Amino acid sequence: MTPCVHTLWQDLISIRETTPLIHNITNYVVMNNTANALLALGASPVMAHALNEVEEMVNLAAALVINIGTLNDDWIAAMETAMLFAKQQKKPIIFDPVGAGATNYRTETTRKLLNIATPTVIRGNASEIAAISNQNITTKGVDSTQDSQTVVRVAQTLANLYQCTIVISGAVDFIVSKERIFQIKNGHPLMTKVTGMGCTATALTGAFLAVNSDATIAATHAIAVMGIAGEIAAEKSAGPGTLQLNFLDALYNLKAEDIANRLKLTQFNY
Ligand SMILES: Nc1ncnc2c1ncn2[C@@H]1O[C@H](COP(=O)(O)OP(=O)(O)OP(=O)(O)O)[C@@H](O)[C@H]1O
Ligand SMILES: Cc1ncsc1CCO
Ligand SMILES: [Mg+2]
Repeated sequence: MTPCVHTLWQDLISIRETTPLIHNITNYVVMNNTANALLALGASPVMAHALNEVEEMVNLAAALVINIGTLNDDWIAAMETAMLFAKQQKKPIIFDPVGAGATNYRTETTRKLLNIATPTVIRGNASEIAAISNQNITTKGVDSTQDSQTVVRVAQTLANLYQCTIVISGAVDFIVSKERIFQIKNGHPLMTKVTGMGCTATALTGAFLAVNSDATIAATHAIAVMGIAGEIAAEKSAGPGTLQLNFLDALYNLKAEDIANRLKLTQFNY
């Protein structure tokens, strides 16, 4: 399959028609934003991080979103259990290594979780993706210090190592598998002034993974929708406050012609 306006639209219709349950173990900062974004897209979010309930919730869900943004040891145990159970149940997992590279705790936790149960897709900014692969790069808190293009080769190595799809977000987004690279040039710089837009890209990827078993295509569709809704919203916004609200409205009202008119997608072959 090749991602295009048609395949993206089909997936979006599937999400809106089937409202897949997306189980999120995510951070305190973005829980509300990502739950609302999943609802606006057409999916059904649930945030559940207690060790005592994660297996039952994974069982109900169509995809699992793991985000280490505000981690602690209890949450790591719940993430580990949820990820292992999702693997066993053959449910897709999307992993967001928030702040990997900023502290050893985040970098080591990321590596540990990836080795215990490799996700279907990993999405991070360029610094986070570089940090996973032991590049000598530090992350400034949760924001990237790197350009996404410079990390594409690193992502290729990771995609091969973990047999998964890697998404590097930034001014230009790259979706990297061991066979293919897709580049998306949608989005708007104002998106960096709202917290958790990356976490939202991760959550939306969960919804696309729920309806499309080709993980690289599903991730490409999700990142395109994120960028297109972001730019539609930014054009109507005076600043980050209104962008946050307009983004939800743009997702909810997204039409096939918006995708056809705006999609800036390029495929590269190795
Ligand atoms: N300069 C930019 N121009 C256009 N779009 C951008 C730009 N920077 C980021 N984006 C878009 O914003 C979204 C979030 O990407 P970003 O790389 O900022 O994530 P992040 O650093 O993980 O964010 P967070 O940690 O706050 O969740 C993506 O959809 C990306 O395409
Ligand atoms: C700001 C922040 N700090 C930890 S998680 C998070 C949300 C954006 O990644
Ligand atoms: Mg992030």
